[in-house]
Amino acid sequence: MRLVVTGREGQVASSLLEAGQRHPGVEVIAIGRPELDLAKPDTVIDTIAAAKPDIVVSAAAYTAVDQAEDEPDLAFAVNAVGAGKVAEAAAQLGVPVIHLSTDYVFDGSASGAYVETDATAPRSVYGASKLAGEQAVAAANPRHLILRTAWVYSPFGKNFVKTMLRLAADRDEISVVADQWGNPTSALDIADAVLHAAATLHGNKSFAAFGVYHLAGTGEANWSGFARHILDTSRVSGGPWARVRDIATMDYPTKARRPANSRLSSAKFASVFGWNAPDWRLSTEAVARRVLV
Ligand SMILES: NC(=O)C1=CN([C@@H]2O[C@H](COP(=O)(O)OP(=O)(O)OC[C@H]3O[C@@H](n4cnc5c(N)ncnc54)[C@H](O)[C@@H]3O)[C@@H](O)[C@H]2O)C=CC1
Repeated sequence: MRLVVTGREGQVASSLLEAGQRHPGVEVIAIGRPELDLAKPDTVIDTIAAAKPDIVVSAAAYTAVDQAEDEPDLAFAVNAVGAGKVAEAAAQLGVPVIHLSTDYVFDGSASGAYVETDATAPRSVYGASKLAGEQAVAAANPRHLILRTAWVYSPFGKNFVKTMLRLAADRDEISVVADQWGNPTSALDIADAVLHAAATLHGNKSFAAFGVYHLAGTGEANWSGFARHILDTSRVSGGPWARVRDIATMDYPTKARRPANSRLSSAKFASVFGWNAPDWRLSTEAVARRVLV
């Protein structure tokens, strides 16, 4: 099975490249700029066709959530038009697309965990551009899995785990928002789940349960609880530690508005694909230890 993933150095693409090496019979090819530039739709179809995928994984995106407020045209070009082109390329080749989306398609006003049929209402340009991407992907290729994930961290790229460990090396105390709730999700786990779903699609040509799925770490957290767990893991591993002070979102203004509750229920993914994410604490410990080495 040959998986072609967009976004060569992204957290999910890097994790898939690593996971592919552990699975005999699976080949993961990552493609990215300049050969494939989602902001230049002309570069997408031929580059994906040349990589000869059995399944396309659409993981590249404009992910700078705050900067997107100032660059809505670029965010939509990449996350909506570009994502649609990737799905179209897969459709032309007669193969499925697994597209990554986000919890930020929700406004955060729900009291419980969001399920796939809940109404979307993004609060940010990034969230709106990703929602438009979901619609473009679904329109371009009926054989799609849209996997909405959340709060992604890994040993690769930029993410919250690395930021906390870096700050703790210089400070005694870090202020972190305590009133936004979600599911921290390791890109290593996303890669495992994507490989699992891809094998199901590849092995069962009559698979029919295409559509939207939520896929996030098991268990919930707020950002300050997530930070404490990262730093406590660091301390017992001999790494830096700092006190975490709870603050409110209003005390940490950002350009983009974020949902207060973006918890996702991953029950549909578990029941269709028979795959459950580990508890977020265990996955966080594994990634924090790797970052510290
Ligand atoms: N990072 C997070 O916390 C979350 C991410 N997601 C989604 O998961 C997916 C994967 O995210 P990550 O791996 O964390 O992202 P990342 O930011 O680590 O990687 C994104 C990749 O896309 C590439 N890219 C950006 N613009 C491009 C363009 N015009 N053409 C080609 N490539 C381009 C970047 O170079 C980078 O390699 C994305 O679709 C993202 O929207 C969803 C929820 C949360």
